[in-house]
This record gives sequence, structure tokens and C-alpha cells, in this order.
Amino acid sequence: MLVIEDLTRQYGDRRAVDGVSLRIEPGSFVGVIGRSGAGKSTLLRLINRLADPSSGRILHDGREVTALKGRHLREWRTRCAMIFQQFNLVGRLDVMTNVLMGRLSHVPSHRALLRLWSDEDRAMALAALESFDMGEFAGQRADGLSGGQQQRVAIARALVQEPQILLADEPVASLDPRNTRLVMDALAEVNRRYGITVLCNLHSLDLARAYCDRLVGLAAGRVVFEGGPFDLTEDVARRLYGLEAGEVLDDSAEREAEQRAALPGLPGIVPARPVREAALGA
Ligand SMILES: Nc1ncnc2c1ncn2[C@@H]1O[C@H](COP(=O)(O)OP(=O)(O)OP(=O)(O)O)[C@@H](O)[C@H]1O
Repeated sequence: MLVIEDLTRQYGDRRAVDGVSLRIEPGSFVGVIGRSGAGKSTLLRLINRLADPSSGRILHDGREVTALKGRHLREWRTRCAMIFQQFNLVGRLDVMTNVLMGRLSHVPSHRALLRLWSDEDRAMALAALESFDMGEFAGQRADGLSGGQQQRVAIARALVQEPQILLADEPVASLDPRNTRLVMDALAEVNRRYGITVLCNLHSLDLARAYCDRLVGLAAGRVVFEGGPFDLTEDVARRLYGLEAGEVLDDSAEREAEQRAALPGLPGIVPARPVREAALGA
């Protein structure tokens, strides 16, 4: 369980995150929603410790994440993988090598420097790519791929870190509708197949309702809404965005969420398998 207690991050006289308290269940798919500047990115960066809080605490399974240093902090960052809007791949390297970068923290540094990846690391990387239909691109340069393909490679790289939590900071913000769906499906796969907790910042409420089992709404750094996808009513949407609800919600998301709920493989129904075991067919 990830527990966030009264977390605040101040920048000058502005509180990007302001007294946020949350409990994130293991294996859940949580959408963080809110208008631009609401504090969504800062919240994820605080969890991953890319930013430090001004006050408050983060605990994971009872361990204080906000107090970690050195090796323990590096271990936390491995356990808590992150993907970004701009993918952050190394464009001149091939797709396989980019995914293998996710193994860096699991191999001795001399081997990593020489890129002496074991057969097992390679098998894991390829299996991760294949689970997002990206296996055929393993030998291609990353910068030759479309945005949606690059993001799926970034998710594969995160997956081979064998994380317990995946933080996704607006992973589909720069993608067209088709690629948006492929990337969101990849995140759903990470969550359902491997039981990895996903926290995903999203601008689109329709996507949030269709894919997430829990939603957290932020406004001016504060939690102003917490609930299931069907608790996100027009009224809540209006409070979050100050828009006509019709501009941010439509019925198709509700229908899609119902269809997805009928799919096999929901958390708790199919036992999740550790990434390594599933990838290596153990
Ligand atoms: N490093 C920083 N220095 C100063 N101010 C910052 C910094 N990071 C974030 N902020 C401010 O904190 C507030 C919250 O920013 P944040 O990026 O977390 O919001 P967001 O909800 O992710 O927005 P967007 O959807 O536009 O990415 C904003 O007012 C932003 O300008």
C-alpha cells in the first residue's frame, strides 16, 4: 500500500501540491485528473522522489519513502518506474537496447557499461516488447518510430525494471486517438497482467473513466475529488475544470468502461504474475 500523508511542495509562494493525503491500493489503476497546473506532475515526481516534499510523508508498505537516501533511494526508483509525455528514449540507440536500459539497476555496473546483457535480460526485454506488439521493431533505431510506438517501448523499458508501481505522467498527451488507445491498452496490460499499480496523469476525463478503477481529482494542488469512475459526474467535472460538463465527458467513455469491465483478466480474477516469470515462461 502506498500512503501519502499531508504532502506539500512549495515553489516560492505557490503550493504545487498542498496537503495531499491518499491511500493507493496495490494493483489499482489510479487516474490523476485536473486542469493544467493543478499539481499532477509534481505529485508523481514527489512519489518517485524526483522532487522532495516541503512537508508531509510518503510510505510504501510501511517504509518511509521520503526518508530514503543513497542505495535505498535508487532501489525505490527502480521499484517505482516512471514514463513521461516525451517518452525519453535514446533516439540513436535501437529499441532493444533502450528496453535493456530498464535492467541497468539489476546488473553489475561493469556489465552494464559494456552492454554485456545476459540471455535472461534479453529474453525479458523481448517478451516485454512482444506483449505490446513491438517485438518486430527490436532492431530499429528508436527515433525512427512513431510517438505511440516510442511510448510502448518506454513502457516495456519500465516493465523490465520489475517495478511494483508505474507512474505515467501524461503518457498520451502528444498522441493521436489510435496511438492513445494502444498506449492506454499497454498500461492496462501492465496493470492487469502483472499486477503492477499504475498511477496515471490524464487530461482526458473520458480516458480516465474508461481505464482507471480509481480517480483522484486535483485543483490548485489539493485533492477535490476521490472516487470510482462512475462517481465522476458532470457536477464534479465542472468543479474540476470549470467547463460545461459536455465539453469534458461523453457517454462513449461510460459504454467503453462497461465493455472493458466485461473483459477477462480484471485485477483479482486472474492472478497477476511477476514480470520475470511471465516473460521467461517459468
Ligand atoms: N520546478 C518548479 N519550479 C517552480 N514552479 C513549479 C515547478 N514545478 C511545478 N511548478 C508549479 O507548480 C504548479 C503545478 O505544476 P504541475 O506541473 O505539477 O501541474 P500539472 O497539473 O502537472 O500541469 P500540466 O497538466 O500542465 O502538466 C504550477 O503552477 C507550476 O508552475
